[in-house]
Amino acid sequence: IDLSVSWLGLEMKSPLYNASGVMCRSVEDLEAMRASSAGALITKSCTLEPREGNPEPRYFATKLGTINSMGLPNYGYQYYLDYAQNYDYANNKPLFISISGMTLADNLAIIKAFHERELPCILEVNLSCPNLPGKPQLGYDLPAAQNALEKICEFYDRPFGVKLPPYFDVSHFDQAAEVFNRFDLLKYVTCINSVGNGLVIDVDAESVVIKPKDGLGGIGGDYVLPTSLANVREFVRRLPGKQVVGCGGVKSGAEAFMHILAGAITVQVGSCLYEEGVGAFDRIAQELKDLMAAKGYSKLDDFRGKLKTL
Ligand SMILES: CC(C)(C)CCc1c(C(=O)O)[nH]c(=O)[nH]c1=O
Repeated sequence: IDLSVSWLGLEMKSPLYNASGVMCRSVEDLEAMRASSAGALITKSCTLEPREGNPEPRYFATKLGTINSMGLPNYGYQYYLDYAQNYDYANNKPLFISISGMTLADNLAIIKAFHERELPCILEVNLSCPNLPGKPQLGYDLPAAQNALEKICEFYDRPFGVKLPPYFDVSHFDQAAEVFNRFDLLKYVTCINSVGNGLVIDVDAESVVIKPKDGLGGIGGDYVLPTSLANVREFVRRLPGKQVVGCGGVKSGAEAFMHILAGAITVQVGSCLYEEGVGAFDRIAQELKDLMAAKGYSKLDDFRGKLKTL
């Protein structure tokens, strides 16, 4: 059974890696990812300056998933640029760098800094990054997203990706795809980021479970699987010549299989990785292999994008 993936001019031995934000803030985290059986690794979204992030508790897990309002805690882009400059690309799994500047100017400055060093790492722009105060996140302000992508593509001349929030209206899939299809160097989209502004309530305490935003936070885990699968399938249909990375609700071989059946090129693990640790990559990969063997598949292309409709 072959789980390898070849895309973006990269080779991955496994389609599984971390969702940005999980096990990727510090060099220790990144080295644990690099030493794991994950097929790649991606850094925590970085900003121009280091950030402490929001007051704790800012993360909470339930039986059905997670809620977080971390607030972009990261060591600043230079920390990740240093890691990317010292990374041994020839002898290691692919490295992705997530960018989430607090302003467009910050995003452009960070991307320019990476561009100047012509490193093999692939940039992923987090479109859930903050927009002007009072305006929706970039991913939900498509004219602003288009403007940002235009400014990036004025100078950035290498393949890159974007991390997308979930969309819920078919017209939004159409409108978002219309923007993304304007940019040839935008080679992939990652669907999805956490489902925004959920609220988890603790009945015993009669309280919210995280401190920021009076308890509102991004939702991940089992809660979001149908939404993530829909976003993967709908963007695969609408973005010819681009790839879609599946992210959301992956906790076993079955969900990884679903994402690939829906058309995902690779599959990210977030909530489950946070709760289980890097052993999740070995377990999920084995479960995926067992499922493929039971179905008579020997490689991912045997079933990628072949979801049947009725
Ligand atoms: C939500 C933002 C803080 C604007 C971006 C960073 C981020 C965070 C975070 O750092 O709170 N959490 C997520 O689930 N997804 C994200 O993209």
